[in-house]
Amino acid sequence: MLQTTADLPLALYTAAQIRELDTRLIAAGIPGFELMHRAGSTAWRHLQKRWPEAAQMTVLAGRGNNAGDGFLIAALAWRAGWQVRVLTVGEPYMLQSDAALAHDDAASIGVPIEPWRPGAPLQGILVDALLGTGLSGDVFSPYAEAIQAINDSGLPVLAVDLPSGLCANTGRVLGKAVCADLTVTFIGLKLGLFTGEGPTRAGELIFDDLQADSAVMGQIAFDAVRLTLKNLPLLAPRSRTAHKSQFGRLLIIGGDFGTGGAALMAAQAGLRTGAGMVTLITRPEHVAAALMRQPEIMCMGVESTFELDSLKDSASVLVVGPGLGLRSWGRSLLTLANQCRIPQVWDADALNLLANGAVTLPPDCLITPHPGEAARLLGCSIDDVQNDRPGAVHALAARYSCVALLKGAGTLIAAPDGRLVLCDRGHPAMASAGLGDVLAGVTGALLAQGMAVFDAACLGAWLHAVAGEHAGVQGRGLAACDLIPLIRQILEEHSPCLR
Ligand SMILES: NC(=O)C1=CN([C@@H]2O[C@H](COP(=O)(O)OP(=O)(O)OC[C@H]3O[C@@H](n4cnc5c(N)ncnc54)[C@H](OP(=O)(O)O)[C@@H]3O)[C@@H](O)[C@H]2O)[C@@H](O)CC1
Ligand SMILES: Nc1ncnc2c1ncn2[C@@H]1O[C@H](COP(=O)(O)OP(=O)(O)O)[C@@H](O)[C@H]1O
Ligand SMILES: [K+]
Repeated sequence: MLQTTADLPLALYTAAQIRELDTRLIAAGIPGFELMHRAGSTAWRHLQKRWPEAAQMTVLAGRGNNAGDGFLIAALAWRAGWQVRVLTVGEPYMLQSDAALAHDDAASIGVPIEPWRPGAPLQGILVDALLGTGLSGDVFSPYAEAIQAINDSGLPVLAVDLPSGLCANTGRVLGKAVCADLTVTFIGLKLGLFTGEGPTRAGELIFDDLQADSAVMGQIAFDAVRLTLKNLPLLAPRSRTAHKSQFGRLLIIGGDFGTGGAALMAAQAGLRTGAGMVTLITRPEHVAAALMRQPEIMCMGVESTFELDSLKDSASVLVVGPGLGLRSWGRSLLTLANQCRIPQVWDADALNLLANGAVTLPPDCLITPHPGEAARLLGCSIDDVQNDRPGAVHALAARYSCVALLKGAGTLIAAPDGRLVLCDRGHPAMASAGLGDVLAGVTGALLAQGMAVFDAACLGAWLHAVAGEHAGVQGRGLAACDLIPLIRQILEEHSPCLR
């Protein structure tokens, strides 16, 4: 898991953007070899900090500039008296420019450098300097075998810039990828370290900008931003004379037979996130239980949509989908939602019905699919979604002209205008049924309090994920409702009700 996120910058780049940054930094007067020295020095410093007792290392070097960093780390360790060996996976004679200079530096002081062969003994701390941002396509032989040997060794691994084999843009494993304990990444954060398999492959993540000139950094567009306290959209404090109608009437629609709890959890979450009024439209059979559990929620049991016409006109925000089901009851309620021209959150079965083509999405919507729902909406496989989560969330936002929030570790939020935000908070204990229903209710309540759709998606995802971290401390067995009081508390901490 990614362990160090607090002090990391916000911008997330693709490999191409990082290459462009490198080029511009060099053009601005920092020689490439100087950047490589800075990269090698910072990686060496963090390696010693992480493994203070170690005195032996094996560097696995490829044949690009990532290998150049590896040769310089080897030279630094050799000078410090470590037992060092470099195993080259590409032929050293293929090294070019800065990487060739780095090789010659290490060779000139006597660092043992020899070709890697299958079965070659690996010792000490392993430095993965095989592939960085220059990787393209699936890892080929013998790199794939060398990566496997690193992963099979059971030894501690430091990945230079990126775990080799990890796609810098998507976090996809390109055939094989190194599983590192520590990754020291340079110049700009790569989006792939935060999504897909990135967090599990990178281990602890350390960032060093290599003293890159901020003016040069500012010239390059980035792909996405991380959501942190620095850029989190917040609710304004309330005036002392506030009254409930200023904070919206949130209508939650869902809860067919067998899934009544889903809609109730969304309604409870909406109430506790500050919606002025919450009305739950559900099956008549669920009304008594809902009122017992949360009498503040106005609860209406409906058999058909006729009963709803007046209600839908008074609602300011609608959340539809939790436990809605795919039967005629759910379909007719969703058709009604589709006719309302108010901000809406579509989740769960509303998305499955949308994918079936049973309805269309009204304007000004937020959709909150998990990867399975996203795959249905895009007509592709779940693997396709997970292999390129940024691509999938952009495609959802574009295809449905809405704000799309793709759930799962490293939640992503995209708008049709191309904005992309990543929430790297959360906890694996959140892999439990009902968590999505709570998120839908939270985002609905933020919309009801006047937030723009994109902002409500960002704040909702962040509150939900941070609450998940708090509840996750107790380990497995997290129940979705456990999050609701925590969300209220975290919202108050960062967006106090009174100034
Ligand atoms: N000034 C700078 O630029 C700085 C750069 N820095 C460092 O440079 C790194 C980027 O260096 P880079 O661009 O040389 O690429 P890199 O990641 O070493 O890989 C290229 C090699 O990979 C190979 N290869 C490609 N695909 C493959 C596949 N599927 N399977 C197997 N092999 C494959 C490709 O093979 P070839 O095309 O030669 O056949 C080529 O040999 C960056 O991550 C950072 O560490 C820092 O020092 C800071 C300053
Ligand atoms: N490993 C994880 N790390 C972070 N967040 C997670 C993880 N697993 C699940 N979540 C979050 O939990 C929620 C699960 O939602 P969903 O799959 O829709 O559940 P349900 O449909 O049962 O309500 C999502 O917000 C998701 O991002
Ligand atoms: K690497």
